[in-house]
Amino acid sequence: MPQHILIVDDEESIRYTFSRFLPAPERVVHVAESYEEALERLSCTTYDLVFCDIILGGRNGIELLEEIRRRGLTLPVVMITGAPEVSSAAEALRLGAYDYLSKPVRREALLRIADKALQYKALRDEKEKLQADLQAVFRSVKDAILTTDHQLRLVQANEAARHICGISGELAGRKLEDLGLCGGTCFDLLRQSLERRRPLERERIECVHACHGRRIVSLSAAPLRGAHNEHRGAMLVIRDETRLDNLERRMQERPSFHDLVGASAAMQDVYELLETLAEVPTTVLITGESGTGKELVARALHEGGPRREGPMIRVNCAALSENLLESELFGHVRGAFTGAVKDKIGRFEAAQGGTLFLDEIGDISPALQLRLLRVLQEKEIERVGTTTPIPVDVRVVAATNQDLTERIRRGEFREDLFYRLKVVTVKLPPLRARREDIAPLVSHFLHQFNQKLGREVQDVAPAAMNLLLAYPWPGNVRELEHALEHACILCRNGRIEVEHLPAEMTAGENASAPDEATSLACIRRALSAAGGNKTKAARMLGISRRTVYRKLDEGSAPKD
Ligand SMILES: Nc1ncnc2c1ncn2[C@@H]1O[C@H](COP(=O)(O)OP(=O)(O)OP(=O)(O)O)[C@@H](O)[C@H]1O
Repeated sequence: MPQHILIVDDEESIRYTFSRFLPAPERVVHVAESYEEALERLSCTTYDLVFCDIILGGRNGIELLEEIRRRGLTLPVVMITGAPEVSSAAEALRLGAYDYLSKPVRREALLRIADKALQYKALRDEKEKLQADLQAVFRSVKDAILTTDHQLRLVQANEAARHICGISGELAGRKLEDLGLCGGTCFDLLRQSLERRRPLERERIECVHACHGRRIVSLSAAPLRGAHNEHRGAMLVIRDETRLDNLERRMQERPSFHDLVGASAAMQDVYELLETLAEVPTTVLITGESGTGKELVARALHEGGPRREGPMIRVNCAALSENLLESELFGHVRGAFTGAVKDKIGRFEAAQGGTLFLDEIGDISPALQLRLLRVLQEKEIERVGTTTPIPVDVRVVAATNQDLTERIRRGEFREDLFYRLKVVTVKLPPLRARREDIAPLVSHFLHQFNQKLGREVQDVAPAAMNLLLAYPWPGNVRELEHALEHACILCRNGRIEVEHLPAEMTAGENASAPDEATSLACIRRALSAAGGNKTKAARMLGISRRTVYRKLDEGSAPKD
C-alpha cells in the first residue's frame, strides 16, 4: 500500500522542494496551499504523514495541528519552521506534533525525518490493530476476564465477566471487595497469584452467586507484568463449565439400579444412597407411597451388599394378626399355644446371615413393637413359649407408606423403635414427582409384558404416551405397571393406543376401552395372563366377572 504524504505550505518553493525530494515508488505526495485546502484533503484521503508550515497565510500550522487532533487523527504531523518560529515549534511539539524541520530544508534531513515519521506511523498502526484485535477477543470470549492493578483494584472486565460475576456500571478503579461479588474463591486465587507472583489454577469449583445460583467454574489467575518487567497487577479468567458439568453428570446417570428403573435426579440420589448403605449392616427404614418400589429397594440393599449370598426374607407385617405375626417372626416351641404341634423357626432365624425385610412396619402392635425393639438392641430372639435366647445375625430393613411421626404423635408407634429403625432413611419419591422416569418405565414394562404374555407390542402412540405422562399416578409405579399390563392385553396391532389404557385413565378421552375389553380375544388373553383366574382377568380388564363368564359362554369357551 502506498504511503500518502500531505505538504501544507503557502510558499510555492517549499511545496515544490518537498514534491521533488520526497517521491519514491511507495510514496504519493499531495500538496495544499492553505489551511482550508489542507482540511478538505484530510477529509477525503487517509494520510500517513503531514508536513505543515507554522506560518500559513492568515492561519497558522498549530491551528491545523489542533484541528487534526480534534478530528481524532493520530497521524504524525511535522512542523516546518523558520528560525524566528522555533518557540512556536516547541509549542507544536507540546500539542502533539511529531517533530519539526527547520528551513532551509535539506534533502537528507527531510528524508530522514520522513522515514522516521512513517516508520513511527506504521508501528503505531500495527499496535492499534493489535489492540483492536485484543479488544475484540476480550469482548467476544465467553470466559470472564478481569484485570486488576497490584492493589486488586479492577482495571478491566469484559462482558462475560459482567454476566458471570453479576457486576454492572463503571468498574475501573473499584476494589474487588467493594463490588458486592460472591467474595469467593476466585478472588482469593487472584490475591494469591499476585502475592506469590505465579500463575495459579483451580478446576471445577462450585460458585454460588445470588444473581444466578449454582455454577461450576474453572479459574486461572496470573500476575501481569509491565514494560519493565515490574508486577503491575493480575488477571483472572473464569470459565463457566456448568453446561459441561451437567452433560457429564447426565452421562454418568444410571438408567437403572438393580431392578429399579429410572434416571431422574431423585432416583440418582436414591441409587447413590443405596450403594453406600448396601455396604454397611445399618438398619434402614424405607419410606414412600404405596407402589413406589420399597421392596425393590430392600432387595437392592440385600443384593448389593456382603449378605447377598445369605437369605432375603420378607414379612408383610400388615397381613397377619398379632399372635401369628409374633410366631412368624420369632418362631415357637411345641405347645407354646393351641395348634403349636411342633417347634417352628421364625423369620428372624430363617434370615440368619442375610436380610429381614419388614414390610408395612407401621402396622405392628405395641407389644410386638417392644419385642422388636429388644431384638434390634440385643441381637437375639426368643421363640414364643421359651425364654432361651438365640443369637441372630440379621440385617433389618423396614418399610412403611405411613407417616410414622404422626403415628408416634398419636401414641400408636414407639418413638424409640422409630429411631432404632431409621438409623438411615431411604425416601422414595412418588412417580408424579419424577415424570421423566415414566417413559423408561413404560419401555421396561412393555418388554416385561411382551415376554410374559408372548406379545410383540413395539411402542406407545403419542396420544397414549401424553396421557401416561399427564396422569397423576396415585398408585405410583405399581399402577403404571398394571395400566401397561392392561394395555398390552388389549393391544392387537403392536402399538398401544389411548383406548387400550384403563378406563380411569381415559375418562374424558374418546376411548372405547370397555368395548375392546369385552372382546372375546381380549378376555382370552387376560385369562391366560391371569393363569386362568377369571376374577383376576376381569380386574385386569376393568370389567365385571359376570361379563367374563357371559363372553366366554357366548364364545363357547369351556367352563371351569
Ligand atoms: N423404579 C422401579 N422400576 C421398576 N419397577 C418398579 C419400580 N418401582 C416399583 N416398581 C414395580 O412396581 C411394583 C410395586 O413395587 P414395590 O412392591 O416395590 O412397591 P412398594 O413401595 O413396596 O409398595 P407397597 O407400599 O404397596 O408395598 C412392583 O411390581 C415393582 O416391581
